[in-house]
Amino acid sequence: MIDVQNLTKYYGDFCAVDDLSLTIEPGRILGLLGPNGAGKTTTLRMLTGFFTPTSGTIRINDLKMPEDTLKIKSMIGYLPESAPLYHSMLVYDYLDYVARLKGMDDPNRRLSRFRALGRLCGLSGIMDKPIGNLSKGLRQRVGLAHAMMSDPDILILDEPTSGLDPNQIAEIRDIIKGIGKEKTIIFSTHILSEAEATCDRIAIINKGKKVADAGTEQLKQNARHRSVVRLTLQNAEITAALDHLKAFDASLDITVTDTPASDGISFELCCKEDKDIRQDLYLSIKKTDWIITELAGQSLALEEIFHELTRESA
Ligand SMILES: Nc1ncnc2c1ncn2[C@@H]1O[C@H](COP(=O)(O)OP(=O)(O)OP(=O)(O)O)[C@@H](O)[C@H]1O
Repeated sequence: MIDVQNLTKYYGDFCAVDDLSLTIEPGRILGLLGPNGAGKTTTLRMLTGFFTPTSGTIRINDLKMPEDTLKIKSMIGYLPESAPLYHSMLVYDYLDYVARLKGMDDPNRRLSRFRALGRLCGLSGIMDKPIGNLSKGLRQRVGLAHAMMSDPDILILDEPTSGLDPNQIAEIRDIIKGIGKEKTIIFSTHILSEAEATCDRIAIINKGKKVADAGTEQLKQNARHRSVVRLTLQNAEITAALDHLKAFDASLDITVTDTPASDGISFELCCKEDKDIRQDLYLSIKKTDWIITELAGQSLALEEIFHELTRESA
């Protein structure tokens, strides 16, 4: 179990990660989802022991940072966003070099590990190719094999599909899912569909703060419950109508949408809670002399929830 509590990181006086808490069950794939600059890389670097947090605790099973940082590092495989690979080396030579650096002195042990990694990361047929001649997707597989060399319990991947084409993304996603059957994986992405397709759980961060954290299915369910109501009024004056709606429910997110003048004024009302406001809204407008020409509910997609939680002003 990975248990992160109140993790905070300042660069000078800029807070990049702000009081972040997360728990990750063994054998799960967690997606750390957020827009550029949200603090994903900083969080992953603290989890891997490369950055020291300004405050907060990181525990893995019964080990704790910073006391057990070396032991924790040995349990983690890390693939940074720009994996440093030696482009002039053959894939086999590179993996051999990495294995020796990790203390795998027995050639038979190395060979059996390369066979296993070849199957796991789809390297068959490229072992004798120079890394520099490989496509970005294949290079990323070599990076994954590097991260998995010592068969770590935990794999941390920073934007593993960044810059890949859709076919390569699907291939890397399948490899990650395969590894995830046995290992705990945390990977960062700024692409919602990526997290949705691969992860058991998604934590969304924005400006260093966690803004959502739930099972992928639960998150989709929550999205369906967050409703938007479309309301069109005739005979109403815009300021009076806005005042009325704010008085009806101050927590509503109200947007005036484009409507042909003859059709009246249209609003999109986003409810922050899981409730259907249409009946109460109808009863409240009934007391006025406005005419309701449209009062329709629609569910938000997960995509819209993500944009709402991570938009500039959030
Ligand atoms: N060494 C540093 N010194 C100062 N500020 C930094 C440093 N590293 C990152 N930052 C800032 O901290 C914030 C979080 O950066 P981080 O790289 O963790 O975000 P991210 O979510 O991984 O973004 P991206 O998807 O663009 O890689 C950003 O505003 C970034 O500019």
